[in-house]
Amino acid sequence: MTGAGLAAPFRQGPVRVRVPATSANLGPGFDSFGLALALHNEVTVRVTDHGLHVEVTGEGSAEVPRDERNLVIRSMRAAFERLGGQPPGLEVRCTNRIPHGRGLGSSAAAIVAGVVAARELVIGGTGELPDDAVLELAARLEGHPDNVAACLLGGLTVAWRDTFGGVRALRLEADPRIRAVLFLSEQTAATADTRRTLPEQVPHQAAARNVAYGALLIAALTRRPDLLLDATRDELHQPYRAAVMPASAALIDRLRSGGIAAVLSGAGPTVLALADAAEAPRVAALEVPGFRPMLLAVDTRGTGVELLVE
Ligand SMILES: Nc1ncnc2c1ncn2[C@@H]1O[C@H](COP(=O)(O)OP(=O)(O)OP(=O)(O)O)[C@@H](O)[C@H]1O
Ligand SMILES: N[C@@H](CCO)C(=O)O
Repeated sequence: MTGAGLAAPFRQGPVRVRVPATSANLGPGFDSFGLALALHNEVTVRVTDHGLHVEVTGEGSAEVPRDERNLVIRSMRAAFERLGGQPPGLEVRCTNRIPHGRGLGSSAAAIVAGVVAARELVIGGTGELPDDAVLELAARLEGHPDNVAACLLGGLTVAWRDTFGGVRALRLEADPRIRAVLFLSEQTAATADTRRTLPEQVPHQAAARNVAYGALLIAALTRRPDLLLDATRDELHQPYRAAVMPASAALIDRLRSGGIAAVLSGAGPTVLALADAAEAPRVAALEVPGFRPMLLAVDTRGTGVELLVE
């Protein structure tokens, strides 16, 4: 089908996009480090003659809107706009497995899925909106680049603004021994709300210490898991967020006192423990009231796309 009167010609068959959960910050890497996790959402989209039809199953299905306010749809609209125009109609099916508002990158996954699906539905879309432009657009929609970088690229990522202000990301191979144990909080916390607890300025010495922790963390996650405990310290965001998520802060203290490299996952309130494959099942067996443990491997693929034939 070709969108009559529109600059963008659309692909006929539906596309399916698979996006991983992500844990951002990883302790010291506030707004820059991300780790993709083997827990995925799927979004299947096809262009129709008119209207918008949205189906949602799984996580968040009782709450997310089925109209233009839906984050997947808003992200698709932003990408179509960049690609020359909106299709006449859309049918969208979302299968959600990433919990919302817990610190597992659900919003980044929704945004990346929407942007990538829109790009794939436009013939020539990949040339018009290459991966670095997807990263830039997704980071703008999300407000920070760490989750969207890991969601797109998979593995361990470092995201930053380059000398000219563009968003960039580097993908690194996580040490294959590393596993993520998530202590999924029963509570939710909107990232935008907990970001308001952060101060405008931090003590210079705290920032200086964080530089060492962050550099060490890259070494720990790529080849020296024995350094994880020291490398996952943070003085930029966790101390400030502790006041609004005391149960998460107490769990982090408890795990770290036992030698386990625990941090706030993203903006919390879920807690992430980084452990090697041998130790991870023991960590995941801990019973903690208010939290559900989940043992996840690192996702190494990032966002995947399938062009379906009807
Ligand atoms: N699959 C989805 N479909 C539609 N909207 C979604 C989807 N996933 C997330 N959202 C929206 O994003 C909100 C959660 O985003 P928020 O940034 O607060 O948390 P998070 O991304 O889960 O955690 P973090 O940013 O700390 O990793 C949800 O309340 C919902 O509005
Ligand atoms: N860097 C972001 C991650 C949110 O997932 C924050 O800490 O607010």
